[in-house]
Amino acid sequence: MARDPLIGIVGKPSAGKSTLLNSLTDANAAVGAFPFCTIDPNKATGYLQVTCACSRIGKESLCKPNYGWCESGKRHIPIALLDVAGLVPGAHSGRGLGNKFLDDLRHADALIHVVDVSGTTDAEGKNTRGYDPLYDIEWLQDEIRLWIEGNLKRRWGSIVRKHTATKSSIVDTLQAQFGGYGSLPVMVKRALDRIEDLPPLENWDDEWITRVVKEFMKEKFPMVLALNKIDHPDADKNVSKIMLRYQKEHKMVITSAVTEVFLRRLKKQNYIRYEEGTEFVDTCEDDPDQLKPLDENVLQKIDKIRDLVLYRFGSTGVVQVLQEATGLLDLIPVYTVKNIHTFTGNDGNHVFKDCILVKRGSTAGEVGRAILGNNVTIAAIETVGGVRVGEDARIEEGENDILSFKLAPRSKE
Ligand SMILES: Nc1nc2c(ncn2[C@@H]2O[C@H](COP(=O)(O)OP(=O)(O)OP(=O)(O)O)[C@@H](O)[C@H]2O)c(=O)[nH]1
Repeated sequence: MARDPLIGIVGKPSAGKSTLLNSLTDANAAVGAFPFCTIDPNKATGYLQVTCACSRIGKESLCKPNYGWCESGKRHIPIALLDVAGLVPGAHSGRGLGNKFLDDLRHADALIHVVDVSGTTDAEGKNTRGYDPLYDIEWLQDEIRLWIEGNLKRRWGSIVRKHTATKSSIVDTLQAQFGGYGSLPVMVKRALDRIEDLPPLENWDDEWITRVVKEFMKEKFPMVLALNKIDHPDADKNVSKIMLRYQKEHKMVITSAVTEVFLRRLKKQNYIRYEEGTEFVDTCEDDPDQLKPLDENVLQKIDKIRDLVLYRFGSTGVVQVLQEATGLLDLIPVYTVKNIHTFTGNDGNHVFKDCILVKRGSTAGEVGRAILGNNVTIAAIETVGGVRVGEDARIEEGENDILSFKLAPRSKE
């Protein structure tokens, strides 16, 4: 993943994708109750919440990120999100706006599948009652699989001929096919390594192809389920069913995207004090000096939200769902500073202005080259206390994730 990570938000129409996206961003994706309300894939910046390095050294008040923000030691790091709308059963064969959306999907590194657990919308997003959302999890995965399989099978004859003629490894042959999805050889290898007794590629039948594609999907499109609309009275029984069936296969987070949008809006207007990702909401009743008064209806709505969502589940879940999705990508924050003793940047006043997300296992040298490019010579790398870090040293959270790069002077030509 040399480029910035991208998290795709998928799900059937009206599951709540745009609402979730709105709750994670400040972008105003069109939110509507109608299928295909979102016609164009909607890219936006979400903010991943992490405990910032400033809180380790008690400098929360001086922390001023160049991108995103930091509040009381909770840093919000920008991360790209993609609203992939309009997936319906049969999308792989062009139903709905199928192929277009599946093509958009190929850019995503991980997926958040928004599942409507209220049971009030059918597989196509139309209003109904008592719908079983277990089916949505199955068909959506099948659509992605059938799309990849279709692309593979269309060329299978020539793939096999070339594979045998060139005596390529299976990894190389599959990587040549899966490269268009942004796959890396290591992903293909990990997928293949999980399959026991894999025959030579020229002997694969449809069943083997399906098994391979299923394992590849786990690598390329790892998925977290956002069990959305938990504020709805019918949600509980559906959530239990899904958890029972899928808890071994998928990470899951219970969410109420609409609640998060509502709370963030009130917070912005200074009606409430609300810490995103928590159950804590203060109103004018708690702090009449600081918070604007709210009318009785809204106060009652907030009480209902506390009972139905916040106190029952601990939060609206949206902060956590992005954390889980990023967790699937195994990303960790690295802080780069000019001065390793004061943690300041060029302006000398604020700490930890720069922070990037890197793949766990990255080395200090790789981080340096990702930030500074290949045209500079890194003379030395230091971490907290001025301790030297080797270019080959793996970045470990809390140990050497605060780095300062000293560059060798450019030689005059
Ligand atoms: N009760 C409840 N309703 C929600 C929640 N999240 C979204 N909704 C509602 O569900 C409807 C559809 O939401 P959208 O966000 O437009 O759904 P979408 O998945 O983006 O739909 P398309 O754009 O058609 O793909 C809207 O009326 C939302 O207000 C939730 O957490 N709880």
